[in-house]
Amino acid sequence: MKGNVLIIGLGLIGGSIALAIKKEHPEAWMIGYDVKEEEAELARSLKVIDEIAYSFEEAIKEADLIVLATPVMQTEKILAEISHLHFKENAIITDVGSTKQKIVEYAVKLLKQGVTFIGGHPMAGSHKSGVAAARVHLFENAFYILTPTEDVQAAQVDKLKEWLKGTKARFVVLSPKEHDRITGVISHFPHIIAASLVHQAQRYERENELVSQLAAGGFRDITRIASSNPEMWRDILLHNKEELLQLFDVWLQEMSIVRSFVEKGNSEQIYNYFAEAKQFRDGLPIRTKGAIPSFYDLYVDVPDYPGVISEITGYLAKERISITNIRIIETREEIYGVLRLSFQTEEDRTKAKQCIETYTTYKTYEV
Ligand SMILES: NC(=O)C1=CN([C@@H]2O[C@H](COP(=O)(O)OP(=O)(O)OC[C@H]3O[C@@H](n4cnc5c(N)ncnc54)[C@H](O)[C@@H]3O)[C@@H](O)[C@H]2O)C=CC1
Ligand SMILES: O=C(O)C(=O)Cc1ccc(O)cc1
Repeated sequence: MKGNVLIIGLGLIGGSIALAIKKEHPEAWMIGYDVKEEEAELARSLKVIDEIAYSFEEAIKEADLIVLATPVMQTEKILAEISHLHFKENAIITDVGSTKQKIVEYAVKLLKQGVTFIGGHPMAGSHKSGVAAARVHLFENAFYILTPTEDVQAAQVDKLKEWLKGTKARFVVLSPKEHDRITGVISHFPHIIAASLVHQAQRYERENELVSQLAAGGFRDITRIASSNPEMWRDILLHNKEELLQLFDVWLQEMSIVRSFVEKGNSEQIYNYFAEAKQFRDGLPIRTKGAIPSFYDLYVDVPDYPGVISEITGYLAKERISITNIRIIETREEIYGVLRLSFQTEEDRTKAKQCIETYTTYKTYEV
């Protein structure tokens, strides 16, 4: 497709969307606006955008597609600011915010003006922020939720999907309410829990500084998302207040149930609690069907000897396979250690598996 695409908010998500649009539609002219001028400069030098807009009011007039990729309270503010502007005929405005009800409510004014607004939420990302972390493959195989209201024409929804084809995401249409209820459970509330666990550890650290030294493995896994952008998460909690208040009540009840199992020392109840959770967790669809895929991980059973990591990374470099993350899960003498390699695409992981199996006798497996 040809046309002008304006991205407002050139961070992780805005940048990744821009890269995906440009890849699929090389003739599109990508214009970017960010309140932080240095972020816009970086986006241009990384070729995420073709041109910087210094005022979005001007750029809007010429845009065929406008993507709002700012924290949700800022998106709300921008929607109010642009509601009196003139748009190009048939222009589509979409957003990428993690909440949908409030945003769609704010966008009603635009619809009244005859402009198409289609709420969107690509269900993939990471705890990183900023355009430097943007990746063309970020949304591959992820769900991408769209929340068009009844007055949006189906042809406009199809046009938006065509613009976003390069994300290689799977589009799903939901109502804003359904969206906020589901993401409340699987994304927003878990963020609160992750942050609360970190606060708890920090309090215990005052008693004994070994707490953070020993906080490895499981604690780091379950709290990874607590390293996300606080502004973005503050806004999400402010927007999805009603759903979250209900979830707090349900969670407190849940905690009091588990607490009573522990208080009574009831081994059967405790066992069943974990067994039932494991069964549901193990049955969750992985990656290609999951709601929030992270990275494509490959585990390699490696012996614990000096140089083993450089040996593996050397083979991967030889085959020009890039790794996004590398971590040793466990290394003890005499026991096989497990090396976790993360890749950005399924294809890279498959290539890495073949590469390691060709050059070494180490076992690899995907979890
Ligand atoms: N980080 C993630 O994993 C995901 C985030 N989202 C949503 O995407 C949106 C953006 O998040 P990220 O890209 O992660 O954040 P980010 O922090 O990487 O980027 C946001 C960018 O917006 C800019 N910005 C802030 N206020 C602005 C304004 N008024 N006008 C213009 N630019 C402004 C910031 O300077 C920054 O460059 C948020 O609404 C978030 O809820 C959706 C899916 C995943
Ligand atoms: O880091 C992670 O795994 C995430 O949870 C990323 C994420 C953050 C916000 C969203 O609305 C969707 C995905």
